Amino acid sequence: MPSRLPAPKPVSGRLPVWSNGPVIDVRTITDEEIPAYVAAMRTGFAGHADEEAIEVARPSIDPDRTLAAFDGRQVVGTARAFASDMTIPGDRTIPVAGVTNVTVLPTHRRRGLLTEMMRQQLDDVVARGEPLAVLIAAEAPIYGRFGYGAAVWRATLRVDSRAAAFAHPVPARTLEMVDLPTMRTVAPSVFEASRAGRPGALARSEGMWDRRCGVRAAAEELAELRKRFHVLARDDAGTIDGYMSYDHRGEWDGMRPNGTLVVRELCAASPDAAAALWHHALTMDWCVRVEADDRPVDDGLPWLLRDQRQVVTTDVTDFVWVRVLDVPAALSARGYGSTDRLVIEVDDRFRPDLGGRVVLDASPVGATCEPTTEAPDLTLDAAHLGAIYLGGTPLSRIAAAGRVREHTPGAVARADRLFLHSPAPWCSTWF
Ligand SMILES: CC(=O)SCCNC(=O)CCNC(=O)[C@H](O)C(C)(C)COP(=O)(O)OP(=O)(O)OC[C@H]1O[C@@H](n2cnc3c(N)ncnc32)[C@H](O)[C@@H]1OP(=O)(O)O
Repeated sequence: MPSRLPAPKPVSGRLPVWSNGPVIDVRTITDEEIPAYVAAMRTGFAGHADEEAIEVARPSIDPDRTLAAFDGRQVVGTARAFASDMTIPGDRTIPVAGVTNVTVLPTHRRRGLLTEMMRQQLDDVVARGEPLAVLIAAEAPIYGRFGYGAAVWRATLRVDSRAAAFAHPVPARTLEMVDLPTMRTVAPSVFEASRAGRPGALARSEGMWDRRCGVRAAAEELAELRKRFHVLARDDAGTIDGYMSYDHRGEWDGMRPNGTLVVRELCAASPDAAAALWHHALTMDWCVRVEADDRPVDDGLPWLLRDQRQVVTTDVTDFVWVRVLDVPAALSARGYGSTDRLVIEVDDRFRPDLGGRVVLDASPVGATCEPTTEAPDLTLDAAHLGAIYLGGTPLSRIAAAGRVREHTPGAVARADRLFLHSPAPWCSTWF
C-alpha cells in the first residue's frame, strides 16, 4: 500500500510540511495527552501499550519537557527529557538533560519528524541552561547529526567460575541476602557513594528507584524483578558499601551443574566490597559461569583473579552519547589530566550558534573556558567534543580517522593529555 503521505520536502520553520500533505505539529503535550503519547511511544519501540503501561510511565512524564508530533489528533512522534546530573572528570557533577522515549511511528519515518523534535528539544534544553544533553542511542547512526557523540562504553564479561581462583585473600565483608523492599531502602545511598569518582554515572531519581525495585512497575517487569536475588556487603563497622542483584539461568545439564549466574547489577563504593561481591558470584553452587553486562570497560575483576584470561570481554558497545550545548560552561566544569592552554574551534552544524572558538585554560584542579577570536589549535565537530568530554574516547582516535583538523602540530596529543581520564566513564543506569 502506498503511504498516504507524499514525498517529503525540507522542513520549513518549526513545522514539518509536505507538499499537498498533512501539516505535522510538533509541540509539548498536555496531561490529557499522556495516554496517547505513551501508546505511540510503545508502538514506536515495537511494543504495545495498555492501561498499566500508561500508569507506570505517567509519573516520569513532565508534560513541559515532553514533545509529541501530531498528525491531526494522532500522536506520531515522541521525545522526552528530564533533569538530572552526571558525574564528570574531577569528581564533580554537572546538570544534564536526559533524553529518552524518542520514537516516530513506522508510518511516518524518514520525513524529518525526529529532526524537528531534536531541534525543539535542544532549544528547550539550552533555554533551561543545562550545559549537556545525554542519551542512550538505540542505533549508532542516528544522533551524530544532532551533535551527540559516543562518550560512555559498556562491556559484557563472561567468567568460567570453576577456573576463577582468587589471587589474594578475599577482603572480609559480611554478606546478607535481602528482598526488593529492603533494596529500595538501602541501595540508593550505596549507589550515590559509588558514583562519586566515576564519570558518566547518572543520578537516579526516586522514580527510577521505584521502577528498579518494583514499587512502580508493570506486571511483566515485576515478574522479571522477582526472579532476582539481592545481596548486601557490610564492612567491619556494619556500613553497607556494596550490593549485587543477580539471577540464575539453566542450572542443570542432566545431572551436571551447568548454571549461569547473571549479574544484573554489582555496585560497590569500595574495592573491597567489589571483591567480596565478585567472590560471592564466582563461588555460587550450581553455577559454572558468571555473566555480566553493563560493566565498565576498565572493570577491576581480572586483577582479582590468579588467571586474568578467565575474564572474557564478549562485547564492548557505545552506551551514553553526550551533546555539549554550552561549551564554555561544560569545559570549565570538569577537571583535566594536565596543565595546558588550547584554543578549540567547535564546528556545530546542527546548532551553529552554539559552536565557535573557545580558549581552554585547564589544570587538574580547575579550568576556565571562554569565547575567543584567537587562531585555533584544533577544529573538531560538536559530536566529537561530546565524545571526548567524559574522558573515555581519545581525540587521537577520532583524529586517526581524519576527523579532526590539527592547526598546531601536537595539539591533538595535548588534548588527549588534558581530556583522557581514569577511571573510564561508565553508566550503569538505563534511561
Ligand atoms: C534516546 C532514544 O530514545 S533512542 C531510540 C530511537 N528510537 C528508535 O530506535 C525507535 C525506532 N525508530 C524510530 O522511531 C525512528 O526511525 C527514529 C526516531 C530513529 C528516526 O525518526 P525519523 O523521523 O525517521 O528521522 P528523520 O526523518 O528526522 O531522520 C533524520 C536523518 O536521520 C537518518 N536516520 C534516522 N533514523 C535512522 C536510523 N535508524 N539509522 C540510520 N539513519 C537514520 C535519516 O535517514 C535522516 O537522514 P538525512 O537527513 O541524511 O536524510
